Amino acid sequence: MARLSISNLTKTYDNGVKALNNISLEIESGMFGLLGPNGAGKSSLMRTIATLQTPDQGSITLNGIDALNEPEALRRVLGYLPQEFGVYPKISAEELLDHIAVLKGISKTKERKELVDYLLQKVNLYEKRKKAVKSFSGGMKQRIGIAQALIGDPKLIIVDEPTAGLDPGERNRFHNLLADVAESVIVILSTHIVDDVKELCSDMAIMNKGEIMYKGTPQNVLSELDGLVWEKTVARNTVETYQAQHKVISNKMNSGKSVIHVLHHEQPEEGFVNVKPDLEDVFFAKTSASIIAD
Ligand SMILES: Nc1ncnc2c1ncn2[C@@H]1O[C@H](COP(=O)(O)OP(=O)(O)OP(=O)(O)O)[C@@H](O)[C@H]1O
Repeated sequence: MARLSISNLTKTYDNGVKALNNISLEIESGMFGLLGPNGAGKSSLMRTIATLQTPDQGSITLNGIDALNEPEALRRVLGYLPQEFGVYPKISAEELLDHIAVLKGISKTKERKELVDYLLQKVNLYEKRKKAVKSFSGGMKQRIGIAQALIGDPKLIIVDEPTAGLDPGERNRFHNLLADVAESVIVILSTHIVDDVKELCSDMAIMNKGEIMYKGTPQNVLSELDGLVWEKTVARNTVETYQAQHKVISNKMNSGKSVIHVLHHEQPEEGFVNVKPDLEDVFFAKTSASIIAD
């Protein structure tokens, strides 16, 4: 079983932004969701784990490898799909994977060919192996991104915001691929999309402003909000009035009207019905400044 231990990680950029503020996390094999709004510090944390930047303080160990003192050793067991995976425009899927396998030190041609064929099958792109990666759809590019991250038998795979811009079918295929991979290794999925975490992750953390606001299972965090979420469908032009009077955590459109969610210990006023909390309520509750009204 793989184990990643992160303790007391801190990073302040030169411009004074404190992107990581004393982050500690223990992560085991399986799919781990790191959920947070834009600017929360997710990419900073992912890049630090991937040894692409150094923290000011703290430590990271993966199965006993000290990432800060032995970055080379960590990179050998790491697969990384960054937020922007720059693909080489003119080359085919097969050539791209072969090229990256060379870079990762797989020098025997036959071994490389077998590995590349295996990975192309695994991500369901074998039929397209001769096609230019440039011509691929967003989902196909992300699948090639995962295939390259799998080269070298990694123990830790980091995927940063992987489903942005994918259509529902592509997103579904990508989810299935990740779930398959996560059976034996740690996969960290960094995302601002609540449904990615809901559908895939057995363990999760919510990050905001450089800090971990919650770490645990989705079930546990949902039970924290049991009985506290109240819903009402209101006219769009009255939402501001509700916001002034209540702790409105979300405001979504449904058939041209606004469906608002309020956190409260009891019914805030007539017309509100108590609803089962979902992960999106948790996300808003943990990342908005005000939490629960008395
Ligand atoms: N190299 C950098 N120099 C200065 N500030 C940075 C740098 N990288 C990130 N930041 C700032 O640090 C904060 C955290 O950014 P980060 O990219 O880690 O967040 P994120 O949760 O991944 O958000 P996003 O989804 O928008 O990428 C932001 O305020 C960002 O502007």
